[in-house]
Amino acid sequence: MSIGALLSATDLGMIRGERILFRNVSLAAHAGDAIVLRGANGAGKTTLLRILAGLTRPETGKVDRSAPHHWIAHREGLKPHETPFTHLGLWARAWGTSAGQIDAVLDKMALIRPSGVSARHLSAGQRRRTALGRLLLQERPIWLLDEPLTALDADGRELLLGMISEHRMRGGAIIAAIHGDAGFDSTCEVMI
Ligand SMILES: Nc1ncnc2c1ncn2[C@@H]1O[C@H](COP(=O)(O)OP(=O)(O)OP(=O)(O)O)[C@@H](O)[C@H]1O
Repeated sequence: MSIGALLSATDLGMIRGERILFRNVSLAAHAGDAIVLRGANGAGKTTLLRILAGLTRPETGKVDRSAPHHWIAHREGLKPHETPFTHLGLWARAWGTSAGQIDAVLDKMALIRPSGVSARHLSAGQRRRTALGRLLLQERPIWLLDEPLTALDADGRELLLGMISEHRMRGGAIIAAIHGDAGFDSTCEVMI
């Protein structure tokens, strides 16, 4: 474990099918850090993030986390019948977040108007905003984000970049897979 790191990964390697996706990947995220994962489609960024989140076991290496994390996948994880209100409400109950906080998050994410619309009828950006709202339901120092800017309009992008900036200033860290312009200063970029 890298000294003082919120998350550190050492010598990670992964095989999918008959292909070595990556090997000898090491990184450490400290308070205030933003690590950007880069690589072509299919290179293994999502797989690496899932390993960092503890959802997938690596072939080699290990991950140490010294603080709780949020995981926001590329697919938002909303069931077709879920609404922004019920989705965030479910997570709020699971995490012991006060019910009042749900409205505050819906407001912040500009989701008050569609708060009762089922996911199958939400726009892609509204689904993304709903998933990102989970970040605000409970303070967790490590944010693992898979292409978080996808589907966001200009306001949504500004909103998320502001959330990331505030999170880093509070001593949090993010590790994000991003195609194109990240929109924030990264501490380092890891090519997969
Ligand atoms: N559970 C799995 N079983 C078999 N192969 C998998 C599995 N998960 C991912 N893969 C394969 O591993 C490779 C890397 O996938 P991954 O989703 O990590 O790439 P990525 O870098 O995130 O791509 P993109 O930029 O397109 O999102 C792909 O070829 C994918 O098909």
